[in-house]
Amino acid sequence: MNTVPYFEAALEAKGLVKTYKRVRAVQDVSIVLRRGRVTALVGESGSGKSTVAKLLARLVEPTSGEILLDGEKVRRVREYRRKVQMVFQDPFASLNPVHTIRYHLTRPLKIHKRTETVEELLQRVNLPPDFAARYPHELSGGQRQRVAIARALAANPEVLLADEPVSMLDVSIRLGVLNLLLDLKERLKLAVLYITHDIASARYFADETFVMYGGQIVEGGDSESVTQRPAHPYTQLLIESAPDPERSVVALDAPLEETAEVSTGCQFAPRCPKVQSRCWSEAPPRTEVDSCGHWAACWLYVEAAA
Ligand SMILES: Nc1ncnc2c1ncn2[C@@H]1O[C@H](COP(=O)(O)OP(=O)(O)OP(=O)(O)O)[C@@H](O)[C@H]1O
Repeated sequence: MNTVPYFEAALEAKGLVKTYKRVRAVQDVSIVLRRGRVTALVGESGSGKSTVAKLLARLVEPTSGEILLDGEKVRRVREYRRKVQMVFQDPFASLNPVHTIRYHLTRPLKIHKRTETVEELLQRVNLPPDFAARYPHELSGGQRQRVAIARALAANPEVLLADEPVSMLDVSIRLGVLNLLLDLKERLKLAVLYITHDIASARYFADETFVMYGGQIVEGGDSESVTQRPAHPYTQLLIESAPDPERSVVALDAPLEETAEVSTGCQFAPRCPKVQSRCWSEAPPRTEVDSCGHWAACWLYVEAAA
């Protein structure tokens, strides 16, 4: 019997900062991933989503801040890497063309001393057992992404970091892969981070949604509230432009790099239709916008909450 409480925190990041020379890719990001929950991190290109995933995967070291796995600081990186697995955007680049699917899945099973068979792993991601003998070029994009997910599962992880896992797949098969991730979340009680630029998919797929802009998380809460009653002016713009994913909110104005220089205050101030004078100088605190834990980092709500 699985005794893991349903929403137990698996991975917790506190005040993560990552600076590359002059670019502050991630500024003060705090996020909790819970077992049996999907958490979406939504934002446009350059907002810092992938850097957060790489920090959480410990592929890059934070400039400051800390990461706790099962409530503890990371001591043994090897054990951490087993428990926290990543699925990347490009299923064509993530598999080696000269090796069979069996080879790709046998290696992690051996490394992590698992008794599961390759066929059982394939079954978990709804692929037939005879796929083990195939080569990556014989598989569709969706099938390759399922193999990539099976490879992550081979480590028996607690956390799955999925960076735009369906954005390179044909629209018609995206839902199937997202439903597979939902099924794994339920059955294996995985904590899933779902990184996407598509806020509409977050409503369907994620329990909680966090919205990122300019390296900061500007809004968070349960997905239904965040997507149906967005509070932050940036989230509101993101949702207005959502029916047309090609239409970027930030592209309407200047490129992101120009506004990444707002050293204090709200990163969104240069583009915000509701900007106030203090937005330029003081970073807005996280403020609850309803009684269910939905919050926004925006001065509009600070007085209302006081
Ligand atoms: N290795 C690096 N060196 C220098 N700058 C970097 C590096 N990695 C990321 N950045 C910068 O950090 C910022 C955030 O990048 P990141 O890739 O995390 O954004 P993103 O939201 O995931 O975008 P995308 O969806 O395009 O991947 C960008 O301005 C990017 O140019």
